[in-house]
Amino acid sequence: MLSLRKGSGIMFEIKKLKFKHILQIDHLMIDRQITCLIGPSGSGKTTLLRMLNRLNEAEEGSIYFNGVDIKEMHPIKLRRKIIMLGQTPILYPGTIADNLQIGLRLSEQPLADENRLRAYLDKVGLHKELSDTCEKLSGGEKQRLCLARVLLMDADVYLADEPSSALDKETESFVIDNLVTFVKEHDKQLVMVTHSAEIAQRYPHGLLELAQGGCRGYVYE
Ligand SMILES: Nc1ncnc2c1ncn2[C@@H]1O[C@H](COP(=O)(O)OP(=O)(O)OP(=O)(O)O)[C@@H](O)[C@H]1O
Repeated sequence: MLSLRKGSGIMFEIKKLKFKHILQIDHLMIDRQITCLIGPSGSGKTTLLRMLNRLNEAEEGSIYFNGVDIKEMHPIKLRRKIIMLGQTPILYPGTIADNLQIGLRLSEQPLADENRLRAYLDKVGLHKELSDTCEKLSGGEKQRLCLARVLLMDADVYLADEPSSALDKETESFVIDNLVTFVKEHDKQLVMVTHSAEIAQRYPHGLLELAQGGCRGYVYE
């Protein structure tokens, strides 16, 4: 059995999982607070991430979240606990504030006041006015705005698919450090796909590597 041990209590256990020709996992526990999912392009990292909150459904096998089979959980409720931050930033027409609040609005949570919104923009290093429109934001700024939006939503687990792909090295470092600090301070879990060797090296105890053509090999310490 493969295990990524940690200790805050949040845990995925995967048993006999199969998804098309892409993933085959006999038994895997993801129970570190910070897990970096690495591997070559096309090895199934995004697919596995999407399976953890049922954006992709397993053809065979089960994924347990804190002991409960996720198939038994209501998909909407599951996705509020286990939030996906996808590769492509999705923004809505309106201001930065509107785009921050929309996650809370859609998940029927109380809206945040302006101080809280500004604090979350600071966490992702986005120095813009709440009343600014989003149209002129750069790719990296859009990515950080979407990250701030999901952090506001207070999930248990954040599934982040290359959350720093559009950022320069310095901003990447700042954003990932803050993301990890946030996850640790609030006792949450982060499973993050990254192509950055630098980022992955920082979390050697939570390194999960998918091999090309399936999920045969893991490297972790
Ligand atoms: N729903 C699907 N049905 C069939 N094939 C799929 C499906 N989703 C993804 N694939 C294929 O599965 C393979 C793995 O895709 P995936 O996006 O999970 O890889 P990845 O490791 O995240 O890649 P990258 O690092 O390039 O983002 C790819 O060949 C992709 O085309």
